Amino acid sequence: MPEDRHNAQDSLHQPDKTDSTSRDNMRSGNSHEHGMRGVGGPGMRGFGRRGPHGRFMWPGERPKNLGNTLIRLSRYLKEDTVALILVILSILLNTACTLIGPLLIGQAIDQYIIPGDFQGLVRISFLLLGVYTLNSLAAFLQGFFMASISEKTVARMRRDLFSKYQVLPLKFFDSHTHGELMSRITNDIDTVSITLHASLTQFISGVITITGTIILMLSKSIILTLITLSVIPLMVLLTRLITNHTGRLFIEQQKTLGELNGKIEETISGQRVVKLFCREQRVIAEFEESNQRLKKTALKAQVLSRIMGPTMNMLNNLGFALIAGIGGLLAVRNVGGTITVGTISIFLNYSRQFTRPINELANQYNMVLSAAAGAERVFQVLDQEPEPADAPDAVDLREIGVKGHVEFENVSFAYDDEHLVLKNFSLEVKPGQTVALVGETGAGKTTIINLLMRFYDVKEGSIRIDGIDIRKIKRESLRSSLGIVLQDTYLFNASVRENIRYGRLDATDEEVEQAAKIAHAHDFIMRLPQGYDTILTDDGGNLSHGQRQLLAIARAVLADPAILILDEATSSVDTRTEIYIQKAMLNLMKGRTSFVIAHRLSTIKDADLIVVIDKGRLVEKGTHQELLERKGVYYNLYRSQFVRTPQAEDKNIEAALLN
Ligand SMILES: Nc1ncnc2c1ncn2[C@@H]1O[C@H](COP(=O)(O)OP(=O)(O)OP(=O)(O)O)[C@@H](O)[C@H]1O
Repeated sequence: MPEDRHNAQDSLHQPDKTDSTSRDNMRSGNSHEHGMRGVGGPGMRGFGRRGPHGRFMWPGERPKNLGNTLIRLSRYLKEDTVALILVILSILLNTACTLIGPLLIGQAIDQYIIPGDFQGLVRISFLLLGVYTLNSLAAFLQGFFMASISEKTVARMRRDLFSKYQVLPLKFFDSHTHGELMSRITNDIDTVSITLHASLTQFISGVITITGTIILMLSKSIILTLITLSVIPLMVLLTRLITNHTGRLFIEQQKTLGELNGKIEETISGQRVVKLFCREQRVIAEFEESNQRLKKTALKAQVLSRIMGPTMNMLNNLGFALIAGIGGLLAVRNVGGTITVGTISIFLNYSRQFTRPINELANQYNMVLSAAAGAERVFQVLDQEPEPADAPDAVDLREIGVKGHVEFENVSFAYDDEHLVLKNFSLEVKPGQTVALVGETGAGKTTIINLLMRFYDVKEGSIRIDGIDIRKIKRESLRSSLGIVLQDTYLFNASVRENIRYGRLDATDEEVEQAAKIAHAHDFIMRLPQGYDTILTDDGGNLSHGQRQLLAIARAVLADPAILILDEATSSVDTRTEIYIQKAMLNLMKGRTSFVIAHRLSTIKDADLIVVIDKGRLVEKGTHQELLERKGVYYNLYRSQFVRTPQAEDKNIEAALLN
């Protein structure tokens, strides 16, 4: 990776800052980091956080392997071979008409206008009309077929990319921002589409026109051909000079635009935090700095690229003047024998036709490069390793039925192959038991769940469900046997009923309502304007935090998973809702093996087993009572998190010990 890109990426993504912002968003209720899985929805980014970003190319960067990318892109086009042949045929027809037109005009001048043959002139005029009509028809067909090819091609690319996102491991999503991955499926594919549409036909027709024109010009007059071609080297030289500069400026512009977009995305998604810390003026100042930089680069790029047109026009006119002047002189002096007024007219027309595709090809050089870079970025994702396939002898948990006996045996794990975040972790949970996972922030609680869900595979040791190593269980059956209720649920832009039904798509309306009743959500749903048919907008923005949680629980009730994972909310809700949530959770946990990332003292106290994790190690386990008596890590954690004053502390501990 070139140095400058690296730096620029760092400055855009600012991993530390983004990480803390996304963390803050989670806490402050921005839902997209914490989706819901199994019983949840596609908002899932995993139980996890972003790692370092930006292993990919920059938008606007030149493709690293242009040849390869174009070959791969052409493979996408291959599926439309028939349409492609029709495009080439219509381009051939179009070009032939374009080339014949000037010939006919030249013939009309020499054979009919100068000798005054009116009938011949009428005949040739009709022929010319026919040729130009055919020309337009061919142009239309060419556009029509090309539009169909480019739309079908990008639809295939979009489908492949979207499908790829579904099978990539979470590890991949940890290291790329949402914006980055979105931009691959939107901006990059759009660029490919636009370029395919506009440039491919122009490229093919350009090459054919240039070749055809040269052949026809040579057949008419070698001297005039050489005069016409004489301006070409100058044109190519100037074009290269200008595009080299504009190319660099456009890349700079794209980079600055990327930076600006990153800032906008970050600020909008972190709006609460910005307001909370009164950082509005600072954010505006930072934005304005990038904004001004973008303005300057964009202005330079635009001004320079606009020089191209007039310069080419000037050279074109120079060629025109040379052909008219020298051609006229040769015709009058009768040098070369065959140069007539008609021939000069043919060359004047051809010189225009000839330079047009050269200008177009030069103009599109950068466009083709940026489309190729876009395609390369898409291919980079397509080349990523998907989640490994299920083992051939993997079992389907749904077929054998899950009892819920979960064992972790000497599990060690690192996200980055280096820093172990879970060390030699062993735990046995009997069917129906409730386990409270407690520990300082960053201790590794979420990681345990990530491994149980097989979002990541253990480095060492094994995890077994009912005695079967989870690597020998079909991934889909494993995940559908586990239900997760996260702190913040992803809600779709659909009715309350449909949102609950997401837990089990074939549930009847009665089952949905029954689940809502068990989850203590029925009453508040009935108070909504259209009850179960109320449409939730903006990720359930019209509901309170507690109500969203009750819906998440209702989904889980409907999904009826054998093993439950609950991430208790840290944010407080009103006491009434809090009681409902607790009751709903208790209903949900009844008879199921449950893992709770616990934040409420009541949950912890009621758990069958409390597991205390510290820096990736299981340091203590037992019941509330046992652990308090031990006066170890749990005792201290309890004192620091749940007891506020020394008096209350003594009272609480005393009460706990007496209980
Ligand atoms: N996707 C990831 N990539 C790299 N490191 C990660 C990732 N997710 C977590 N970590 C690291 O692993 C360690 C354990 O994190 P984990 O999320 O399991 O802690 P936790 O106990 O759930 O914390 P919290 O209570 O704050 O959610 C932390 O040091 C964290 O920085």
